[in-house]
Amino acid sequence: MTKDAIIQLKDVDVTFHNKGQTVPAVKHVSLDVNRGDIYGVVGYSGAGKSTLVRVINRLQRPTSGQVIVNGQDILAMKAKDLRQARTKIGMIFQHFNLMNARTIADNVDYPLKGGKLTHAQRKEKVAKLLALVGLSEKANDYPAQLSGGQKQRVAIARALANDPEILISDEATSALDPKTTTAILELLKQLNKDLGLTVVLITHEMEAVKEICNKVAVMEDGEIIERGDLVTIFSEPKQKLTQDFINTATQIDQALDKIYKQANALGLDDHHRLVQLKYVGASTDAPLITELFKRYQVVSNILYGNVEILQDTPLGNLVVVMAGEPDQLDQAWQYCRDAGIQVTQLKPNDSEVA
Ligand SMILES: Nc1ncnc2c1ncn2[C@@H]1O[C@H](COP(=O)(O)OP(=O)(O)OP(=O)(O)O)[C@@H](O)[C@H]1O
Repeated sequence: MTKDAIIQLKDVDVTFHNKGQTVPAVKHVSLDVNRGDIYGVVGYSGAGKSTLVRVINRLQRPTSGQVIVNGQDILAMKAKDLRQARTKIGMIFQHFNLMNARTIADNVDYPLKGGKLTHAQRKEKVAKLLALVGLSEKANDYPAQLSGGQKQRVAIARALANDPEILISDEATSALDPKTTTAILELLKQLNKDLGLTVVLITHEMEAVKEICNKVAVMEDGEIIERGDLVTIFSEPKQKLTQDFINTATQIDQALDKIYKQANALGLDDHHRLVQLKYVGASTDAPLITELFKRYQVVSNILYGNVEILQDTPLGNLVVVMAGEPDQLDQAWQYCRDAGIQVTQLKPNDSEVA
């Protein structure tokens, strides 16, 4: 437990009982989210992500465990305190959940009703919020007149109406095209930076996590199977599922697919090895390839290369065919490892040999 944690889940279990069936949706999950984090929770459908985040504002009461938000025990709260605490936890969803019969301004104004602000103050607040999400001109339009990305911006403005400290985003970009997704993620990042908003981002797409999160937890079958800061998870994933998510996000699996399909043309034998090289930070591919040739007369043919910048840290991925004498190949391999590069031999039949 860190002292900066704004959300602390301790050994949370959620078990549903449905028509004689028991569904353990969340199992023994402990999670600390620090103030200012953009914490990604990634997993396939049914992994328990939505159930887990609904525990944070007690939309879902856990079967057991503790939930502390802002130092307060959410599970022990009386209704009035819970209502107050919930105003500090905004939420956005995949399908926006806007009220279609009300204007954009009215949608954003809705959470302010019954609060302390006067009519004029509310009007000013709504105008500010719409400006914040770049939709000032749409104030008098109706949701049906907006694009998906614009609707999500309205939902974000509404979620921010009561100046929350936490924003929970439950698959908020899943219904959007890639360009709009990027714009919404950028907006979330901006709000995180400008307002100090803590964001919990639920998604089945590691691409979204890669864009803006500083931390990530991977969920499978109700459990968090791996977690850590973004760069560490991307550079040293331990679990197969995490690796799969990352390979999809970095598009390396598509590249490998193509390479494997043409494997015969690579003429792999004792003198050739198909390898994946992964490196973090300043190392670059060009000097490495030159060095392997100078030292061991190993020729490297690059089939795929990609550098991601994660949290300002470059993360490189290369797929190369190394050609040379077998013992020289071994030495080249060792040289890469000593240089802090992760080397994985790839077998075109898809089985990887470390
Ligand atoms: N109210 C409920 N009653 C019974 N079972 C439920 C209920 N809500 C969720 N579940 C079950 O709990 C498990 C986790 O569901 P959850 O919606 O949390 O997963 P998810 O990772 O968010 O997936 P998705 O992205 O598809 O919503 C699933 O097996 C689901 O069927």
